[in-house]
Amino acid sequence: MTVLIETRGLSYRYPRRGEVLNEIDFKLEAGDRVALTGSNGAGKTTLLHLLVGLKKAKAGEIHAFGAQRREEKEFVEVRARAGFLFQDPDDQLFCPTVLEDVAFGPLNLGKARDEAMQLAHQALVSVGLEGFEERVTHQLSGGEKRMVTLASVLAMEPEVLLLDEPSNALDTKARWRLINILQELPQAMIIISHDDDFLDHLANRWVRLEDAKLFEDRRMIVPELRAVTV
Ligand SMILES: Nc1ncnc2c1ncn2[C@@H]1O[C@H](COP(=O)(O)OP(=O)(O)OP(=O)(O)O)[C@@H](O)[C@H]1O
Repeated sequence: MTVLIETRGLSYRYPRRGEVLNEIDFKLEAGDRVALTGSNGAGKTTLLHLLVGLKKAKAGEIHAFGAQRREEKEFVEVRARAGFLFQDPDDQLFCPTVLEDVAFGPLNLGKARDEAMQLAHQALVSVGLEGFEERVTHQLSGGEKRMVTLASVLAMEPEVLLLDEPSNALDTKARWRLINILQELPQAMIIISHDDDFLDHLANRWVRLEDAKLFEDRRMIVPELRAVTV
């Protein structure tokens, strides 16, 4: 199988928090749909940020698309090939209108304006947002913003998708639409989510971060049941 992204001995610590990732070895291969799970604060977002160079590893190696990546200029290419859906859509949307936001990525990749607009339009259609082109981005609902960010990622025609809690803020219908869209996509993906049912519909592999280590398994977390006295 083609290895798309690989970490070797990847470690990361925050000044006051201490070690979040301790010598993580991980491979993302073509066809993988990885559910990345773990408790709040386990380090899931940190791991995805490291993969695309939004944070710099303290130790270890990152290989992506056939080359080791160390410097910022090497990660620019990684970010062009691995689409990142941020946990908070407001971190991803910054243009006045939806069409401009979705076309920004392709334009930034050097596409001609007409082609970028065409890609943006197709991406909006694919996430069910045809007709949203001229809407003002910051006036959209949380769920609409989420779908616009997905369109903006897809418009860049990425080879890999890194999705940080994509189903947050979606109502039942939008959540199902997202599941259907993601199921049809050919890209390898890593999906962070606390929504096990969402992951059940998408993942073919489960990994779990716990105590700064990555485990290749799925642990069912059974909530503690407590009698509530009213
Ligand atoms: N800039 C920072 N400075 C210090 N500590 C940080 C910083 N960013 C994150 N942390 C801490 O590092 C840990 C890992 O954070 P991260 O966001 O990667 O966790 P997560 O698994 O994605 O959590 P969640 O499921 O709650 O989104 C947390 O304890 C967090 O408080």
